[in-house]
Amino acid sequence: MTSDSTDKLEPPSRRHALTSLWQLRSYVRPYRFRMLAMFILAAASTVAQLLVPGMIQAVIDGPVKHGNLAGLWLLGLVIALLGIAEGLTVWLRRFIQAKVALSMEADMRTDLYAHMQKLHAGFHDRWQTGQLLARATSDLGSIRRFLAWGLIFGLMSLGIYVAVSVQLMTKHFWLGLVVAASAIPLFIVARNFARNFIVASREVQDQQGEVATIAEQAAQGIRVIKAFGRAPHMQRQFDDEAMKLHDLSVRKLMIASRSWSLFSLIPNATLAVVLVGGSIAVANETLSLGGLAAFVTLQLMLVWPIEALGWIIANGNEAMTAADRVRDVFETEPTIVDRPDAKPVDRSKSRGLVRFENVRFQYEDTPEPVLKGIDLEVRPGETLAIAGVTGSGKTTLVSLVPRLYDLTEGRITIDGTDIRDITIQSLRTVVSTAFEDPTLFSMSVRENLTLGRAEATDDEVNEALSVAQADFVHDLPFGLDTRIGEQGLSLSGGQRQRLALARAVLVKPAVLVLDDPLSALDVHTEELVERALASVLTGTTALIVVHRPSTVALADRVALLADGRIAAVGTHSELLESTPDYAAVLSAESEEVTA
Ligand SMILES: Nc1ncnc2c1ncn2[C@@H]1O[C@H](COP(=O)(O)OP(=O)(O)OP(=O)(O)O)[C@@H](O)[C@H]1O
Repeated sequence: MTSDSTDKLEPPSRRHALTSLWQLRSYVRPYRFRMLAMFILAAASTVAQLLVPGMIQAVIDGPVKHGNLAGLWLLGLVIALLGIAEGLTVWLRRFIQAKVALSMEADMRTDLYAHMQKLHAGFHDRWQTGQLLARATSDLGSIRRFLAWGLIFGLMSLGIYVAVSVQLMTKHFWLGLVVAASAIPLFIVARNFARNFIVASREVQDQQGEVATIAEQAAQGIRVIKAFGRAPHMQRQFDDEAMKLHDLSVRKLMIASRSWSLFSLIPNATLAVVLVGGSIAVANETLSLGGLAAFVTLQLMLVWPIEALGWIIANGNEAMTAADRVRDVFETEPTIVDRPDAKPVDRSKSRGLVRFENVRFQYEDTPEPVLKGIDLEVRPGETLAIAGVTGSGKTTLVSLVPRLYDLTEGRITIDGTDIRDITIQSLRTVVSTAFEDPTLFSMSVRENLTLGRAEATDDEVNEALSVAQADFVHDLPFGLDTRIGEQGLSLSGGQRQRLALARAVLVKPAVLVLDDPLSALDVHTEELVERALASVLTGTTALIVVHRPSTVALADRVALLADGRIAAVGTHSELLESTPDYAAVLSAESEEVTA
């Protein structure tokens, strides 16, 4: 698993980013009526809020001025009712908003996850895990904030600005104009603050990721670090990154403190102008005392929406960039998909005749093909070992059979049918795979084992476990129900390999692909597994990548891979006699393994 910061890509053009955000509108559609209700409720609470200053004016210029207590009760009641109406509408809107926002984000995340699952292995080779994680978490969060919060508050803030400015100018034109104009510097300060603050927050988040990655690697690789005496080096590396995190966090706080002082300075300076100008106007009788009180109340109501507008614009920019990054993933088309006329095959009817016909394969972004014309036939029930020097393409060759990668040229057939004409779902019940580096998931042993065949019975599971010599699971604290740690780390390498082997065997495939599945086993256990495996392999076609002579013993024939081609095929003893390279490969590999 690699992990990296997420902002290392070219920034998208603004127009492109806007289109990306627009393309996500389908996620808003299911919630359009609730969004409309939110707009109506937001408008209602704004109206209730805007009516209050007028009521204050009426209280001061009416009952207070004339000492009329009866009128005061009535106006007081209206103000209270307006307050209640505002409170209720805000509560209801927030209630709907929380559900809509989180559901929208969950919808996007589910689709993104499903899409990532459909993408071919080559995509996951190229993309860093950290980048995909950031898209599925913080980027979707930014989009959600804008669609479910920014849009509504943006419109609301604009509405309040216009309505309040008009009211202020109606009460006193020049003072109203001053207040309306004071919104411009306030907006600029808020927008710049939000922009810088969001960038600074993102940098802090990325740096937190870096620090977490180093800590995680140090914890996982503690044995290697200690064995090589690299603890001081790792400590220095950690200190450097932790210091960077400290500096970035301080910078973020500095941005906040600088801007917050301006946030209070501008409205207070405007308030001073309004109080002086307003008092003169009251003295000149161009404004009533109640009018001045209403004016000040209205002016203060304007501060938050203007500041919010700055945030919303910055949040909009952030959401556009995020949408663009999410689109990168969504627009990557899965390349390994069913052909329109692909048919399922019945596993029980498959004989397991595998043929490679002039197969060529090249990884994306690599200059040279790895496989340059493979012709090979594996007969039903036969076990064929693939040998070759390290890096010769053995893993690549066997990965083509379950279509983890699609070949570049030529074809692979099973029982005469091109594997691309078989639905992927059924192909992967016909072909089952176990890799040298087995991935186990953070779930129970049983769930890990039945990944390829959920309906397997306990007897079948036990049978597969005994073939793989993995009966140790019965001694785990909860047997098959024991939850094994992330990546199966609470198990030894050999135990993990045996579970992965049992998982592959349990599928009872017609074609079993084993990529050096016994490399982590001691000689004695390997012998036991091979003996048990031999009985399973009699009815199954098997392709086994081998590195040492002991595993070759399982095979009926061996194919030697060299320079992207099959250099020789024959039994182990035939090849030993006829092909000096074969003996050299096996002895070199076994020396490596022994070392
Ligand atoms: N995902 C990938 N993207 C690009 N190149 C790759 C990828 N995987 C493998 N290669 C390259 O393809 C070549 C063949 O690799 P492969 O893993 O198939 O060899 P191998 O014979 O199985 O090696 P080993 O015996 O060491 O396991 C190597 O040069 C390797 O660097």
